[in-house]
Amino acid sequence: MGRRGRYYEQTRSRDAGGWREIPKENAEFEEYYRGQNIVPQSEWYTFYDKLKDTLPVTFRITGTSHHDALQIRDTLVNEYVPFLKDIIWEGEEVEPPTRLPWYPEGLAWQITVGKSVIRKSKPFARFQRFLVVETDVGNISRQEAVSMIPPLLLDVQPHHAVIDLCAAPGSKTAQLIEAVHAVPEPTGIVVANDSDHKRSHMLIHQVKRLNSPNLVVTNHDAQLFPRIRIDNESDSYLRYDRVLCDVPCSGDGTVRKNINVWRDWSIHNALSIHQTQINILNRGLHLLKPGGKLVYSTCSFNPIENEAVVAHVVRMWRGKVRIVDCTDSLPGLVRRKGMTSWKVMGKDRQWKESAQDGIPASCFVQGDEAELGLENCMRVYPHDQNTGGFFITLIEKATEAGDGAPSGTLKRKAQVEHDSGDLEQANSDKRVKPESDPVATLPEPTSQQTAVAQTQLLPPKKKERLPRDANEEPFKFLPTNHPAIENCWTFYSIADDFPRSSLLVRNATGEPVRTIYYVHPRLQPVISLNDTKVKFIHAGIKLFAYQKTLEGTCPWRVQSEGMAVLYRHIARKPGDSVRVVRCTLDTLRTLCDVTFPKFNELTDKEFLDQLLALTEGCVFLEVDPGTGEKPIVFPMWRGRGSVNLMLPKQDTAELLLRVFKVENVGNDVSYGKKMADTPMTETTNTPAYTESEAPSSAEQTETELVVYGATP
Ligand SMILES: C[S@@+](CC[C@H](N)C(=O)[O-])C[C@H]1O[C@@H](n2cnc3c(N)ncnc32)[C@H](O)[C@@H]1O
Repeated sequence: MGRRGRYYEQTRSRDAGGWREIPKENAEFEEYYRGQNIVPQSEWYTFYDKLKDTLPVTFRITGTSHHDALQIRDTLVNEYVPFLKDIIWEGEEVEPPTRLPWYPEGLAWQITVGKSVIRKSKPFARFQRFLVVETDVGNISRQEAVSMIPPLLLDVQPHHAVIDLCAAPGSKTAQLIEAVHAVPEPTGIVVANDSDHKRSHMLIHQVKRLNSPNLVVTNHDAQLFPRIRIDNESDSYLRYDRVLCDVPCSGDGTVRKNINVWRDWSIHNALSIHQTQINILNRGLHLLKPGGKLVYSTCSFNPIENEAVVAHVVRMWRGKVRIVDCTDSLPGLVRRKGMTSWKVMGKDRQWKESAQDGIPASCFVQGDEAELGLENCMRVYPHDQNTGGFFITLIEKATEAGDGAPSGTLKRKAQVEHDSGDLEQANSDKRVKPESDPVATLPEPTSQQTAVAQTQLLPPKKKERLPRDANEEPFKFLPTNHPAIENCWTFYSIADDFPRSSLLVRNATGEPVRTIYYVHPRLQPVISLNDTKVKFIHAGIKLFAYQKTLEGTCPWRVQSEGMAVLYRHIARKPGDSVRVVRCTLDTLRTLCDVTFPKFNELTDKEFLDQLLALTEGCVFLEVDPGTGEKPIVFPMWRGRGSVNLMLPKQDTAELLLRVFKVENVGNDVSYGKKMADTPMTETTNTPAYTESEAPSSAEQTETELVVYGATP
């Protein structure tokens, strides 16, 4: 019996002339890749036909903590998947959701059913509501299966310093942040960088739901990523345990999702980006600590962007880096070996034997490819496991790599090979100073070099700059004894172990006017010692927001994204006026159903007594889940005569569905539509308050993200 239903299929593209059908054919593509032998000739049509087939929808379960993610997975497995089996729709069997076999702990899934089935079949419609509700609060993230591989191979640990050099729109950055936050109080940091200002803001939006104080976002050309000073006294610069170079590429591995590739594919796309890719990988290796790991990845099939780049850079770093054999990693993932031989085609569609017509020598096979370990690179093909195409290489820097820079001889050889005699050479000349810190010896890029990088190496691109907004304001750390901090610390009874020196504001005066932010202490020197050279565009989570109407008590209202951090530091010595209230699941249910219940409407006497003992303002609500597990914590508003759970409505809907099994939530949204039509980066949130006594509307949007579930 055939499988029923085609998932959403894009066959048209919009341009100035309106919507047009795009034929899924490209003769140049076919001629090129058949000639390259990227698959055995006998497999060509299986491969090529699969490229024309629509990609399944895949998603990761993230949760606000690992513990939550496992709970959501169990809900999916036990309460939804069993009802999606053996469904016959219009005479054909519908494929139930399946887990990606290689993704750890069953946290990634695939759906192949069509929109019409999702909308019309009752069990699928119910499943759809679950997906919508969990996606809306960020517990589920749609992401291409192959795009999940690079962060997994990096094996990020909670204490690592990690840099994602080409990070936008941020699905892999999200995985890196989640890996750092695998423990409640990680000491690791993530630097997410992208050269495109607008896309960097998409990244910020995408990862904001993770509420990570350990993240900083920068906006630089990765080829020239600046060194980051971490000590005022000495010349110490930040070096990274893990580097991700998910570089810009021609993107032909995404052809199943991005139909325009059929129309736009040209050999020129790969040739023109090759040098930039070399520069980014080389820069990544400079930033990497000895003993650290780097992943180089592209969503391209092309050896010119893949093996040729890796081979060239590994040659430059010979003896100091190695390509890691990942055969035993991610069992269940079908992958092919990296190529050790390929051909080079010019823009005139002629195969070339050697560097000519502006094609650099680095594109060509040199004969040492097997010796370099190129077979250890990984190629993921669409027809193997119904995915997109991807290329991934894990590179490890030797612990004894010394200064970590390419050796002089090989550097010179590499330079000779660079027929553009470009920025790479200009940088390398100043870069290699044995005996010294390689990151320290990297020259700060001058504005002239930056211009060279942009005009010579990158395809010309009109830079679109967003209007300067609050997010563009400088980062200023507050003095630890600032009266506003003293006020908050007393009112909320925050313990002395809270690192107060990590509190900052975002305005030129350095005075707390509207919001007080918090970054992980390890990011404090990163930001304060480098803010004139490094373009930071995002850091910190909102801890407190000023609320005028509260003058007389503490005008600083706790922000939901800072709840988990503050909650961990509440002082609980006898005599402290702790703003913590406890309740049962039943009372929590009442607070979900009713906004701003009046005190005289509350039937839970114990709960009411605790409220009456406190003054007006924010409180931490501890709910006993009744399972013997730790309490779940929510932000709550204790008003003059009423109380309110400070949760965005999506979070309340999620709570009702998952904890209280109320299924008529999320009926107004269509998952089929969302999954098909919404960009991957899109998440939506609405304010938590709906009543007059809530904080002013100007501040409502600040209460955006989930706090509960962050079990202390
Ligand atoms: C393949 S995408 C990255 C996808 C991203 N890692 C993710 O998983 O969402 C490549 C990114 O590189 C950025 N980019 C292009 N040239 C760059 C450069 N020279 N330096 C830094 N980023 C660059 C692009 O703006 C784009 O966002």
